[in-house]
Amino acid sequence: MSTTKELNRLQSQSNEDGKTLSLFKSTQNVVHEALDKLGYSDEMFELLKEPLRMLTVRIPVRMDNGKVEIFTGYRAQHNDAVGPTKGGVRFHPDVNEEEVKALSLWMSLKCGIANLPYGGGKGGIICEPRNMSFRELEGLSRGYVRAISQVVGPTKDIPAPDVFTNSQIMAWMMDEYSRIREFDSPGFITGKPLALGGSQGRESATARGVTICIEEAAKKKGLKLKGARVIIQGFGNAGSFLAKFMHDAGAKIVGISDAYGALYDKEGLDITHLLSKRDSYGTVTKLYKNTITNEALLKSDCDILVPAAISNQITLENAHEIKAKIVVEAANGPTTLEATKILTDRDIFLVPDVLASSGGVTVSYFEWVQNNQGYYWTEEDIDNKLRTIMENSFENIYHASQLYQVDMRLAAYITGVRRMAEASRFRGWI
Ligand SMILES: NC(=O)c1ccc[n+]([C@@H]2O[C@H](COP(=O)([O-])OP(=O)(O)OC[C@H]3O[C@@H](n4cnc5c(N)ncnc54)[C@H](O)[C@@H]3O)[C@@H](O)[C@H]2O)c1
Repeated sequence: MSTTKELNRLQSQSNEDGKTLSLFKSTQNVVHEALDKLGYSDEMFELLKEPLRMLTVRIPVRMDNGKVEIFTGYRAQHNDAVGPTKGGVRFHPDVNEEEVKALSLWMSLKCGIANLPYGGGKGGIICEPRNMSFRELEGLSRGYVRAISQVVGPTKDIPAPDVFTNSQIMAWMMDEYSRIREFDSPGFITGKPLALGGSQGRESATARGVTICIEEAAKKKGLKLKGARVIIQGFGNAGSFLAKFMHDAGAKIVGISDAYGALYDKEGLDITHLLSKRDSYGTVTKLYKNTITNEALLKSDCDILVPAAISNQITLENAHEIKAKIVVEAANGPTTLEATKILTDRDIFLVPDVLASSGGVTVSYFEWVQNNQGYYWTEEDIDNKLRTIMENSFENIYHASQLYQVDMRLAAYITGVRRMAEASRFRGWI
């Protein structure tokens, strides 16, 4: 099966201008293609190409030096036709309006793929949390909630952790929201500590979901997981839990990496040892001399390759040299559209990001359900429910790829956008 002609056209259009499409533009283009395949008019694309709401806020925080600093934050609500919007809040110096919008659209797709009763949302604050004290971070988190409190809530828009935000920050945000509303509101936010209504299995949910996708893709390719050679780029939250789960499943982890370099051993790495040595930022290769580069790692021999670090890693430059039979995108946007076509034409099975990393938002949904009903599930319950949803999502997308004769990425977008478009139509918006 080959990638659609339309995707080729879109990509070559961008190349004629000598520009590479931004992640947001290429996401919008694939959404457009997906809506075309489903027979929707351009009006539907006009509705879904941008968030319905985008709030910009200014947050004053008194810093430890006594001065007040004003931070800029955003909250995007992509589409609430299906239900409340849902998505993380990131604290990072590179946060910007376009990125927040793009990520809210991705969240809509992920929720659509997992068939959750949500639309996508996303938030961010421009800041450098690594240089801020605990007290300053608390002030910023509470200030953000005060600034967005009118547009969020357990049945409106439900935030969660993302880059450089964690369960402590979720706890402060939940506390601030509960004070404003004057009742305890655990369902306002997910990714909370267990003591405050967090869910079992939330921390490892993304990696669990990626593992299930790897199992399903291996079945399609007739590959046994036991003894399969796996390379994982990135050894952070997603990559490290995944390395453990793959190791437990009997796979041989032949390569891992972090921002500083990569380790490769065709006989298999000692994953238990590496996991015990990694720091909280997902760094471990600094401890070794015989490292290779991340570029070399991606082209190394393996059966399964999992980019679990940053975007734009498999491109026109290296897609011809990828040796894996299966590529599973744990990271957001690690493969360009051009590279997607090359991998698909080379019969490499690609599991796209919007499917592979949807385990996180799925367990966030379970946390919200548990908060709303006040009854809490065991880790085993969570794992079983997650497995059912991930397997169904995978099968729906595989089926769409066969039905429409398109690659797995476009099939995922078709599956992800369908319910949102239908709900918008039934509401009479289009
Ligand atoms: N953690 C989740 O729940 C989750 C959910 C959905 C998507 N994702 C995506 O998965 C990816 C990883 O997320 P995470 O939570 O594990 O992040 P993390 O910050 O915990 O870890 C990132 C890892 O990537 C490495 N890295 C950073 N820059 C690199 C570079 N230039 N080359 C190679 N490695 C580099 C870091 O050293 C670290 O090992 C991101 O794209 C994220 O958006 C994560």
